[in-house]
Amino acid sequence: MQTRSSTRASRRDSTRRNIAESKAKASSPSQRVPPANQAAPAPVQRTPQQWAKLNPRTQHYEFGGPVGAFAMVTLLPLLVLLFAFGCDSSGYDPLTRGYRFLSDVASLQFDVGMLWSLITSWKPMALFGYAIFVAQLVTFSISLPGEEVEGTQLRDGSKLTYRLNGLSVFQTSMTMIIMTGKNMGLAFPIWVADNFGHLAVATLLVAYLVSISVFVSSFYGQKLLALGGNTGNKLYDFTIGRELNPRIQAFDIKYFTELRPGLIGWFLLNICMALKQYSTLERVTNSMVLVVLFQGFYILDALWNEASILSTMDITTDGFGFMLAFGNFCWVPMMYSLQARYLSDFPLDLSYWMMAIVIGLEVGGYYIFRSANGQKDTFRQKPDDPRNKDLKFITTQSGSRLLISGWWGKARHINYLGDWMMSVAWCMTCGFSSIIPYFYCIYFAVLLIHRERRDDDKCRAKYGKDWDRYCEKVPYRIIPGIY
Ligand SMILES: NC(=O)C1=CN([C@@H]2O[C@H](COP(=O)(O)OP(=O)(O)OC[C@H]3O[C@@H](n4cnc5c(N)ncnc54)[C@H](OP(=O)(O)O)[C@@H]3O)[C@@H](O)[C@H]2O)C=CC1
Ligand SMILES: CC(C)=CCC[C@@H](C)[C@H]1CC=C2C3=C(CC[C@@]21C)[C@@]1(C)CC[C@H](O)C(C)(C)[C@@H]1CC3
Repeated sequence: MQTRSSTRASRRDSTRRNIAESKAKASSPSQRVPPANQAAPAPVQRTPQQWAKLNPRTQHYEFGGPVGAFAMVTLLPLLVLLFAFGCDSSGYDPLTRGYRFLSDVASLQFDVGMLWSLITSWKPMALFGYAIFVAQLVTFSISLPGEEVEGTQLRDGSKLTYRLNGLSVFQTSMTMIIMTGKNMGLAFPIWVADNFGHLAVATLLVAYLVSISVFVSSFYGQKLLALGGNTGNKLYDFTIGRELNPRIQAFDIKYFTELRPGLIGWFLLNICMALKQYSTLERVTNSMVLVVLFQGFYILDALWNEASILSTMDITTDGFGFMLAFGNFCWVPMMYSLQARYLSDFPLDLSYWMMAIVIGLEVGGYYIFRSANGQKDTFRQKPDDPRNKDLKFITTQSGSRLLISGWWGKARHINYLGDWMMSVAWCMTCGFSSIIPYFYCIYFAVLLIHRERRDDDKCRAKYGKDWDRYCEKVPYRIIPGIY
C-alpha cells in the first residue's frame, strides 16, 4: 500500500504538471488557467445558440424521475427528523431498544399532536449555532491558504481551480470550537446531544436555503449546467442539481459543501456524544472509543486525500442541487453519527472477541478502500510511477486507460466493498440488541449498488465498446466472485 505522503506528493506533481500543460496549451480563452489565489476565470462570451448547444436538454430521468425527486425532497427530511426526534431513549421496545417514538410509529400509534408540539417547541438557538458553525467554515475555507489545484476538464474546455485547505479548516474550526466551549465544560456537548433534533431541523433549513438559492441563481447569467439536471421539470432539476459548478467568485459552493459541513459536523457530533456518555457514566466505553476513532480516521482520511474528490462523479458530472446540499448539510452529520448517538444512550462494552472482529473488518475495509482508490489515482495521475509497472490495462478510444489487474481487475468497484466493510464494522460496535444503528450499513449498501449502476451507465456512454471489453475481462461489479 502506498504511503499517504507519497500519494499527496504524486498528486501535487501531477497537479503542477496539469497547470504547466494547460498554460502551454492555452490557445483558447476557455483553456486558460488562472494563477493561484486568483478569482474565477473570466467567462468566455458565447451566443445564446452556443450556450444552448453546450447545455442540451436532459432526455432521461434518474432516481425515479419527478416522483423520486418529490420523495427525496419530502420523505428523506422526514426520515432524518424521525430518527432525530424519535430516538427517545426513555421508552422501551424490543426491536428499537428503547427508541420509543420510532416504535410508536411502527405500531401506528403515531400521534400528530406530538409532532405538532415538537414543531412549536423548536429552538431557534440551534439554527443560530449551526449558522455560526457554517459561517466559520466558509470564512476559513476562503481565508486559509492551501494548494491551488485544477479540476478535470469541463465540457466547455475550461478547468476550474480549487483550494485544498480542508485539513487546516478542520484544525482551525476545532480549535475555535474548543476555545469557545472550554468555559462551558461538559455543558456544551450535553447541550448538543440533548438538542440533536433541533439541530437536525437547523441543518435541514440550511440545506433548503442553499439549494433554493443555487437553483434560482442557475437561471441568471451564462452558466454551465449539469447534463443530467436540465430536463425542464423544475422539481426534478432542483433536486438533482441544475448548475454544474455554482460559484461565488472563486468560492466553489459544491466543493465546499462536499467536504466541509458534513464531515466536520459529523466529527463534532461524535465527540459530543462521547462526552455526553462520559458525563453520565464517568467513563467512555470501548465501543464508543472504537466508533469515534474509526469514523474520525475516515473523516481525516477524506480531508487528507481532498484532491481525489475532484475526480468523483459528484464533482465532475452531477449538478449541485437539493440532493447534495441535503446530503452534506443534513444527512451525513445527522445520520452518520447514529452509532455514537446510540452508544451515548445505551452504553456498551464489547467483548475481546467482538472487538477483534470489528477491528478486523475496519482494517480490512480501509486497506481495500484506500489502496484501490490510491492505485487508480497513481495510475491515472502519475503514469511513470514504478508502482504501476506490473499493472495491466486496456487503452480506450477516448485515450483514457482502464486497469484490468490489481484491485481494479478483481471487481469494477472494489473500493465500494472496502467502504461498505467499514460501515459494517461501525454498526457492529453497537452490538446486536437493536436494529437502529444498522440503518447505516443497510442504507449504504443501497447507495453503493445504485451508484455503481450510475457509474456503469456513465462509463458505457463514455467508452462504448471499450467498456464492454473491460466488463468481459472484469465481470464482477463490487464483490469478486459474487456480485
Ligand atoms: N461514505 C459515503 O457516504 C460515500 C463514499 N463514497 C466513496 O467515494 C469513493 C469515490 O467513489 P466514486 O466517485 O463513486 O467513484 P470511483 O472512485 O469508483 O471512480 C469511478 C471512476 O473511475 C474510473 N474508472 C473506472 N474503472 C476504472 C479502471 N478499471 N481503471 C481506471 N479508471 C477507472 C471511471 O472514470 P473515468 O471517466 O475517469 O474513466 C469511473 O467513472 C469510493 O471509494 C466510494 O466508496 C461514495 C459515495 C458515498
Ligand atoms: C440519501 C441522500 C440524500 C444521499 C446523498 C448522497 C450523499 C450523502 C453522498 C454522495 C456522495 C458522497 C460522498 C461522501 C459523503 C456522502 C456523499 C455526500 C464522501 C465525502 C465521504 C468521505 C469519502 O472519503 C469520500 C470523500 C470519498 C466521499 C465522497 C462521496
